[in-house]
This record gives sequence, C-alpha cells and structure tokens, in this order.
Amino acid sequence: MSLNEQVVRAASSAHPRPLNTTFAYGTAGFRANADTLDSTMFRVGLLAALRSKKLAGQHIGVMVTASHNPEQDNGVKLVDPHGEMLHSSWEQYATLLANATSDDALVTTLHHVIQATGVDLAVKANVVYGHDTRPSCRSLVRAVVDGLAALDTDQVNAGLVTTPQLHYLVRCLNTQGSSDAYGEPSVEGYYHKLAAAYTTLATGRHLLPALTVDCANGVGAPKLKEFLKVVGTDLLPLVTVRDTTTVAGSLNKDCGADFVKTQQRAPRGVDLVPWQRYASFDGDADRIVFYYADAEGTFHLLDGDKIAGLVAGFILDLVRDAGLDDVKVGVVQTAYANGASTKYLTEVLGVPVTCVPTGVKHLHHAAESYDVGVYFEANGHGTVLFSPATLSLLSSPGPSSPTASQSAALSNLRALVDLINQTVGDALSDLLLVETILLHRQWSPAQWDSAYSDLPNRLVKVLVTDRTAFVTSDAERRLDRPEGVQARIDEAVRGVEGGRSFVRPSGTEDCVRVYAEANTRQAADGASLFLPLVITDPPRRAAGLTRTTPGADLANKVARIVHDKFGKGPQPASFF
Ligand SMILES: CC(=O)N[C@H]1[C@@H](OP(=O)(O)O)O[C@H](CO)[C@@H](O)[C@@H]1O
Ligand SMILES: [Mg+2]
Repeated sequence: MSLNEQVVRAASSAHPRPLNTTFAYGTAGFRANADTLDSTMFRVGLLAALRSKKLAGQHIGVMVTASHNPEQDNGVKLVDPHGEMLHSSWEQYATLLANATSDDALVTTLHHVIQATGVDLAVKANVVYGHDTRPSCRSLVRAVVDGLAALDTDQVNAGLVTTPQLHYLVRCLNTQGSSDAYGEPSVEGYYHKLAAAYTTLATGRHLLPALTVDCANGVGAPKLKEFLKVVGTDLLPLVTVRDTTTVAGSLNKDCGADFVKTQQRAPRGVDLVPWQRYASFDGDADRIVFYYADAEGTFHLLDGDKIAGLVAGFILDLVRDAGLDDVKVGVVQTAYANGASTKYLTEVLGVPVTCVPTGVKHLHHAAESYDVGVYFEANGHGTVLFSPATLSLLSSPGPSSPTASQSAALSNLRALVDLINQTVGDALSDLLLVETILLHRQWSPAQWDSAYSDLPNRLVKVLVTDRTAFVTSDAERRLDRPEGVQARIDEAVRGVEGGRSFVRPSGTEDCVRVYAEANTRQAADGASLFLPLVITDPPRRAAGLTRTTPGADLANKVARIVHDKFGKGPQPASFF
C-alpha cells in the first residue's frame, strides 16, 4: 500500500507551517507559544499514525499539554504502547516532519520516514488522544485529528485528562484481555483501580489532619474532584485550592508544583497554617511536591528527593517484613538531586542509587533494572516500577504459614502495585502513595522532613548564544565542551565545603542551567570566594534574605564563568 499523497497534501494545506519558526521534539515533546503550533499538531497526528503502524497497530497516545508553562503556551507529546515516552529514536522524525517547509516537502519527508523506519502502511493505525485545560487545546486537538484522519487512523478521544491518565489509557488499551492487563481502559477504570488500592491501604488507620492541594488551576482540579467522588472523603480528608479552570490566565499563575519548587515558597495567597500538610500539582498533574510551615512561618519543601526517600524507606520495610530478601530495591535520581538525599539513601537506607541524565525517559529506563525501582526528579516527577519477576512473586500464594506481619506486608505490597501508576509519574497516584505512607507511619510533615536536611542550593539559568556548544558526560555532571570550562568549575568548587556544581544545556528552554549546592558553614579558606551578594529577587529580599548561602554564591560564580565567555546579552548583576 502506498501513501495517498493527495489526501495528505490537501489536509496539510489547511495547516500551513509558520516559516519563521523551527521546532524541535525535546525532553517534553514540542512546546511553544500555542499560536505557532497548528501545523506541528497536524504533523504529530501523522507521526502517531505511523508509529502505531510500525508497532503492529498498537495504540499510541497523543497528549496536548504544556504542563507547567504559562497558559498561552501549548505542546504535545507522544506515548508509546506500554505507556512510556516515545522511543528516542523516533524524536528525530517528529522534528523532521514538523520542520518540512511546504505541503510537498511534508510528503517527501513522510516518504523518507516511512522508508527509514520500515513502516507498513497497510497496517491499521490506532491512536488515543487527550488534552489539558488550555483554551488553545480545542483547535490544536482538531489539527491532531486531521493528521490522524489523513492516514485513516482509528481514534479514541480521551478528552480532558491529566497526562498520566492518558499514559494509563494507552497501556490499558494495549494490554486488554492479556495476562498482564493493566486495567479497565477508561478514566473511571483508573479511579476505581486507585480508589480500591487506597481503601485497602488506608482502612483502619488513624486519620491525619486534612491535606490541602493546590491544583495549579489546571486539569488536576476537576480530575481530583472526580476521584474524590469515587473514593469518598472519609479516608481521604482533603481541601483543594487554586482549583478553577475557567479564569483566563490563571493556569500555573503564581501557583503549582513548578512555582513552589523554583520559588521555594507557598502559592501566592495561600497562608500556611503551621505544621499542616500542603501539596501542589503542576498544570498537567504529572508532578507533585509537598510542603509545610513551622511555628515561625518558615517554609519547608518536601520535593521529589524527599518523596523518593519516604517511598524507598517504606518499600524496604515492607519487602523485609514480607520476607522477600531477594527483592532488590533501588533508587534513580538525576544530578539535580540534593547531595544530602543521595547520602541519606545510600548511607542510612542502604539502597543503591543510580544517577542518570535529566528527563523522565532516562529515569524510567534505569528504574527498570531494579526489582523495585523508585525514581523521582527533584522537581517532583516520579513513580515506582515493579519488575515482571517481582510482580509474579507478589501474585504467587506466598509462604504456606505466614506470620501476621508477613501477610500484612504482602497484602500492602500488592495494593501498592495497583496504587502506583507505573506508566509515568502521576501527581494523583503519588499523592495517594505519600498519604498512605504518612498514615502508616503516623508522621507529620516535619517528622517526614527530619530524615535529612537539604544542602542549601541554587538553580540558575544563563542565556547563551549557542547552547548546543555545551556537551556533558557522566550523567550531565561534567562538561566536556566548551573546552576548559569544567576546569574552571572545578576550581570554583574547590575549597567550598560540601560544594558541588554542574552546567548543562536545557532540553526544554533556550538556556543552560547552572546548579550548585554547598554546606551552610563556609570553609575558612574559601571565604574569600563569597562576595556578600545582595539578593535582587524581590520576594527573597522581602523575606529578609539579603545574603546568599554558599551554595547560591557558588551557583552565581559558575554562572559568571559561563556568561563571561558564552553569554547572550548583558551580564546580570546577580543571576538570581
Ligand atoms: C532542572 C529541571 O527541573 N529540569 C526539567 C526540565 O528539563 P530541562 O532539560 O532542564 O529544561 O523539564 C523537563 C521536562 O518537563 C524535566 O524532566 C526536567 O526535570
Ligand atoms: Mg507536567
């Protein structure tokens, strides 16, 4: 069967490409101002159809979202059959199609992709698509549908969903009726699966005070409310804030997981009651962070690293109590993980830790090599994967005369398998996981937080003329190019007690990111390194923070090194 060029050309002419923009399928798919994305969406529809054909007609997912970006942006990412991110070998085809300069060029590029990937056009394609709450989704989803239709695709419209719900649906659709069926392929099926598992885990526990959830004014708001109707509030006392999706411009505005993590403070207008638990979702509900204030009103963040520590500790206890000594639990982090968290995991919990490059696909992949792999990015994106061997061990009858604590641990582990969305990080599923653990431990957020103290740190962006000139190795912890820069970073770090810093190009924004952390106490011989910088960031100044920490000073120093030689625009007085 050959490509119906006429159909593709005609459909494409309704979705002309803006010629002054180039598109790149990066860590988070395509992301840009929504006004520029119509042609890209159409072409992603074509690519999703090809991907499905290539994989014997299995369902491929298309999610229209720009996560934590401002409301005027939008984006799209593809989901592979098992619910994982699009295989990286296909990202280049997404980029090629998006950048074809005319309808004819698009047809030529399609031929190239079909040939390079060995797609059989005779296979019927199946695609499931969904979207978040952005006003631009309506027309952009139509463009995706036009792309799907041009290759005669069977479509499932999932409508308004969180990103992890779409990942769940993909896996369910592809495993229906098989021995590893993941669940009922509907949003209701998702709610029922999570609710049943949570009920098993939470029943009979002494309830904790209600959790307040900031929904970033995004899709998490209606979806959390739908879930609460299924699970009921008896076992899950919960209050939502920033839960409107109808006020223009409110999505992610001064709220949400990204705001809280990067600003290290509560969503604007949310007054923290000391010692109460709070959580923030991001705009498409695939990330979550927790936080609380102490009696002085000081803000404390419980980020992805803290979640990883909490979850790994709990699972280790269950595995030991269940007598599953051969089941190896491991944790996967990126270079952004706070050094104190890595130390806690390896030295206190005694679990192996793997460090991988930024981006969920790397973490997910590395977590698959453990029997139980816990992975979290510091920003709150993560989940837990149970290997096929562990799953079959857990589903076997177990010891013939188990002790009470052994059977309790086994039944809790089985429920965790259902509670955790194993396709991708999921704010709702992670919320339930953390709540379950705190219920079992009967911990306040401060007790959870007391596992270790974060090293003070700072993450800054530096605008450079060419970020592709920055090439890293060792899971992004070292800079191979431009030559000589790593030596200067090493020099800056030397003498800073507990100091660590690295530089890498962003995969989602046109900048390089500089991260640094260090102990609070300055090393005597390093003191001259730290000019007493005045903070230029108004909220921090308002909070009385007029001096930086050694970690922040180090970040600023390294940012200067990068900016001096490769920067774009005038050098800021301070990078934060
Ligand atoms: C430091 C940081 O938070 N980086 C984020 C950000 O990637 P960058 O490549 O750093 O732009 O967006 C990614 C996709 O959402 C996310 O996976 C990652 O953690
Ligand atoms: Mg997100």
